[in-house]
Amino acid sequence: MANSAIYQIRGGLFPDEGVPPAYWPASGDLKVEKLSARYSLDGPRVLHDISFEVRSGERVGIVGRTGSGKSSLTLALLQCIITEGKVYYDGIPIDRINLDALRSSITLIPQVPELLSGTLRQNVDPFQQYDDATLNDALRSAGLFSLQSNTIGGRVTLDTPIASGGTNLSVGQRQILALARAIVRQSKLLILDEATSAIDYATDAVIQASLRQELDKGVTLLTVAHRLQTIMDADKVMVLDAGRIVEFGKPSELLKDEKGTLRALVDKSDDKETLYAMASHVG
Ligand SMILES: Nc1ncnc2c1ncn2[C@@H]1O[C@H](COP(=O)(O)OP(=O)(O)OP(=O)(O)O)[C@@H](O)[C@H]1O
Repeated sequence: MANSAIYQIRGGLFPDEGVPPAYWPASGDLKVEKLSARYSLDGPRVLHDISFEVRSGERVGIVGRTGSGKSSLTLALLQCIITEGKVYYDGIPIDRINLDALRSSITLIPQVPELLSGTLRQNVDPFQQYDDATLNDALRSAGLFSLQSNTIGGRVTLDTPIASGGTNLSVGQRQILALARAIVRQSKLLILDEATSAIDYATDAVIQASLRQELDKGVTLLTVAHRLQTIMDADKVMVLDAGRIVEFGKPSELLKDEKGTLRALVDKSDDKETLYAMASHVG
């Protein structure tokens, strides 16, 4: 990869210990090699030799039954649990990057993002690093201003108060705020844990449109999916089982395998026809 070459030329050292160069990450390329993970030193492995590659701008859906390792994989990518193996983000091995820098350059959007009590501004820019124009642009790109915001009341601005935990916002609005945070920080890797609680159609449409815009800018999106509809039109789907990748590829290709796991999941779904149609529309 081009960037790895640059680091090798420079002797493989960052100017400051673990602090990546300002231009990193320039792409959302992700390469994972033999990643294993456990929650404690004497605990069992919950991920086993996971290897895969995702190109900048790709959208990957992660599916698997409960306990298959979906959340553990996202935590491993953020180095929140004990890992072995290698993960390269934009060409740099993430174990060479200090944790603050790593975690501020990958955005995890949880199912129900927790917000701080304070203002919208404090939630999107907790360390007061950005000017109003940047923050407003991010909120606009994320789609917050396009939503009628009955829950918040009145016109939404950076000074709009947020109740403790974000309880005056819907789950969808909270995810949109988390997305705005990702846009402000220029994260090139977004991990979305799909909200399982109902998000209304308008809010979901805003989230999907904002995500598409980010993908067009080269952001890589990993979606932990709880509904197959969310990811059947993804570029690739990863199926996890007992901490291992059992399938990884284009949904339409995976569906051709009569004994395949994704196919079995789709075949027993009530929306089988819709799901096949979605998969067949991916280029
Ligand atoms: N905090 C934890 N400490 C120890 N083991 C854990 C912890 N969280 C999860 N595990 C174990 O890791 C394995 C993978 O669980 P994980 O939560 O990653 O699965 P998942 O696919 O995200 O499940 P779900 O769909 O229910 O969220 C399971 O065996 C689980 O028991």
